[in-house]
Amino acid sequence: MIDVKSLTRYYGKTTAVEDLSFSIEERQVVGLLGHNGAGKTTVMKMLSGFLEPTAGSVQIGGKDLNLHARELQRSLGYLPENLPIYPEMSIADYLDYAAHLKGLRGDSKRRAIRYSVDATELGDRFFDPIGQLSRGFKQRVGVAQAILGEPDLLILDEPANGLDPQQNEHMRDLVRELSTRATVILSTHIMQEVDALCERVLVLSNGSLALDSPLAALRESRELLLTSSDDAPNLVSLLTRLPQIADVATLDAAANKLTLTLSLHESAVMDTAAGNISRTVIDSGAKLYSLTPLRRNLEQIFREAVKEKGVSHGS
Ligand SMILES: Nc1ncnc2c1ncn2[C@@H]1O[C@H](COP(=O)(O)OP(=O)(O)OP(=O)(O)O)[C@@H](O)[C@H]1O
Repeated sequence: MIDVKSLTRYYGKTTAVEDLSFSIEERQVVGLLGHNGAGKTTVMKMLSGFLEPTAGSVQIGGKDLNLHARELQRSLGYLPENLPIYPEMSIADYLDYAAHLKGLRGDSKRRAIRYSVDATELGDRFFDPIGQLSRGFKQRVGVAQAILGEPDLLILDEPANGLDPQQNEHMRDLVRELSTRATVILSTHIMQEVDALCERVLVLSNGSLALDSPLAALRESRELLLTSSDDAPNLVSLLTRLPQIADVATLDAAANKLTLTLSLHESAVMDTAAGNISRTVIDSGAKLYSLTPLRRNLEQIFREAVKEKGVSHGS
């Protein structure tokens, strides 16, 4: 769907994005993460054809964005970081204008506007001037224009910006629904956003790619958390002897309950390890209370990725 090759953008002497390459398949939801100033907005502007790269290329559906900018821009939806919203215009007039720019006319324009307004729950404010709307409602107008005509590529720069928790939940539901038909790239610095929506994350650090991974793979750890009764004094040494176990650490031992963290060898298969661990606990005479894989902390993964790039940030 999208092929980005060696994308680079300078602003004078500032390198905003450098030698960025990645591909995104159809109907993936990809989160673009990074500290303030990492280059997210610059990437999104280039992906949506609103900013020319200094070097490199973007292909969408096999077509070069530079050569087919107008055509491709009509078939994608873009929520910019700062909306060029006209305060005197009503939502109705603004969406009509935005739909016109996308090449929509007549019935298909009316249908597209109705769908966008319903999806973003803007119906009650349809004829209100945009200048009178709250930040969250303005953001919804931005989303409404982005999804006009049901584009198969959505580029959303900080979609949660200015939304209250309820609006945010609604936005997440909407993105999930849209992602059944569209590829979605969204930038954010909110980890819960990534966790709730994205299948894959791209982490930018100082304009270059610090990490590109499926979220599930990032989350997957080689550790299990075991809780059992503490009536088998040799349990830790029995577990340590299992071929899949690299290390056993006692997290807590109180009130007849033992909590252990079990680290697995790189080559160990999680299911086999879990089976062997439960059998060992039961054979030892202890009671097995729970055995769960530990999920890695996304904030920590993000910090590590950025640190590995050798960047230190205060934000
Ligand atoms: N129009 C511009 N002129 C000069 N420098 C710019 C311009 N736009 C962005 N930059 C610089 O390019 C770098 C990347 O900025 P960009 O806005 O893409 O980052 P970002 O990750 O979106 O940040 P934020 O999370 O704060 O929005 C920064 O160093 C920024 O100061």
